[in-house]
Parts: sequence; structure tokens; C-alpha cells
Amino acid sequence: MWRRVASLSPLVSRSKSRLLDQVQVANGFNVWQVFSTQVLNPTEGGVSDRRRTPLVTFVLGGPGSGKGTQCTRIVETFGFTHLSAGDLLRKEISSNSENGSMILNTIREGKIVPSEVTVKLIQKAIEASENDRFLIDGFPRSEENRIAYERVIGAEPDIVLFFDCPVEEMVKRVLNRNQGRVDDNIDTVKERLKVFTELNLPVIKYYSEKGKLYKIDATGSEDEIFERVRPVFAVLR
Ligand SMILES: Nc1ncnc2c1ncn2[C@@H]1O[C@H](COP(=O)(O)OP(=O)(O)OP(=O)(O)O)[C@@H](O)[C@H]1O
Ligand SMILES: O=c1ccn([C@@H]2O[C@H](COP(=O)(O)O)[C@@H](O)[C@H]2O)c(=O)[nH]1
Ligand SMILES: [Mg+2]
Repeated sequence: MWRRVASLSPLVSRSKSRLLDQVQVANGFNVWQVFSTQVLNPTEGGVSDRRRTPLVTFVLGGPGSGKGTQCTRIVETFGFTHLSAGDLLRKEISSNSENGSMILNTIREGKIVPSEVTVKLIQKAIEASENDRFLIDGFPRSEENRIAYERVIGAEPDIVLFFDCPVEEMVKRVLNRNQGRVDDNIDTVKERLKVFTELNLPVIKYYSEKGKLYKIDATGSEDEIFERVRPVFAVLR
């Protein structure tokens, strides 16, 4: 059951489901507390409406499906902060962190970096930002990633975009990218596609069943694709 952009109901019921999400989280650090300006009024026993919690969109799709390209457009038009999980991991490699060589080897093999490493980087980036709208690009890549994020961050995403692109087009785009990435070669791309099918697709299915998924046809020009993305966010303005 894929949600097409014509139906925008998940956005309308966002704040209600967010409250439920928070109540249902039993343990783990809740990053939303960092942002919350919620004030309990003991005399009235209520919650003031000065509550401000981040709006999170997961941006999913196979290698080369155009996630990063479209995130740039969403940032320009709708003022989100773009957090690419892959970029956060590549930064760890170039800053010579203790996990650097493990991350480099994992990326080179097209496999998935352990959840605790990636979730910590995402959590740090959210906390360091003044913004309250985030695009988390290329994460979660597995059900294990998703569960770790929800445990640590203490909430589900509000929106999930899935860029749906034919395999031949994704391979063509990756091999033409020319940005010096260690994983932009045919062997690693084959492995990434396998990981996408086996581990990413179950996450996409999970959010589809929860009614949070917006499936975007990722073929055509960048402009054409952005016009398919625009209605998802236009109602937020
Ligand atoms: N609609 C499009 N038509 C043709 N090329 C595109 C289109 N969108 C993006 N590209 C190009 O395809 C390549 C891959 O795009 P992009 O980096 O946005 O994909 P991605 O989904 O973020 O990939 P990855 O998961 O590997 O990071 C880039 O060189 C980009 O310029
Ligand atoms: O959550 C994540 C995100 C990325 N990786 C690893 O990085 C590469 C490149 O990711 P891009 O999103 O394509 O930039 C990916 O193939 C994984 O090896 C990860 O492990 N976890
Ligand atoms: Mg990318």
C-alpha cells in the first residue's frame, strides 16, 4: 500500500500522533526534550501550547535515486536542515575519529555501519541545530536502524519520502556521479542494491503500512521530480 502525494492526511494529524509517539516511548534519551518549550501548568493541570518539537522527514531510496539532489531543493524551498547519514559518516572518516577505518571499510563494501554509530551522529547533529525541521537522508537503512533511532530519539518521523527509481537508472547515475566516492563503482553498487532490497525495503514497507510513506516517481528531470515532491511540504507553510 503506497501513499501517493494526493493524500496528505498524515500531516494533518501530525501533532496528535507525535504526542502518542512520545507517550509510548518507555526508555532512552528523548531528543525532543531538547526542543520542547512545553510548560505544565500545575494549577490548570494542562499543557501550554508553547510546545515546539522538530518535524522529521526520512528520505529513502536506492543508491543514486536522487535523494541528496531533491533534499537540496527541499532545503531551498521549505527551510529544512539536511542531514545526510552518508555525509555524517564520511565526515567521521575524514576527521580521523576512532571509528573512521571501520566506517570506511563498511562503505567500501556497501554494507551498513552499526546503528549506534549512525544514530549518535544524527542525534548530535539534531541537537546542534537551531532548526526544527530536518530531512534525514539515507537513514534508516534497516529495521535495526529504525528501531535504534526510535529508541534513542524517542519519536517516529512525521513524513517518509521514498524515491522510486528503476535499477538501470540508479546504476547509470551512480557511475556518472564523478564525486570521488569510494562506493561509486560497479561492484559496490551491486552490493548496495542487494542491501537496499533485503534491508531498506522492509523499512519502506513498515512506514507504508503506518500511512506515513510518500512514494515519489524518481524518473525524469530534477525539476519534474521536485514538482512531485512539492505538494508533500506545501501544506506546512
Ligand atoms: N533526475 C535526475 N536525472 C539525472 N541525473 C540525476 C537526477 N537527479 C540526480 N541526478 C544525478 O545522479 C547522481 C546521484 O544523485 P544523488 O547523489 O542525489 O543520489 P542519492 O540518492 O543521494 O545517492 P546515494 O544514495 O548514492 O547518496 C548525481 O550525480 C546527481 O547529479
Ligand atoms: O544510515 C546509513 C547511511 C549510510 N551508510 C553507509 O554509507 C554509504 C553511503 O551512504 P549514502 O546515503 O549513499 O551517502 C552506504 O552505502 C552505507 O555503507 C550506513 O551504513 N548507514
Ligand atoms: Mg546521497
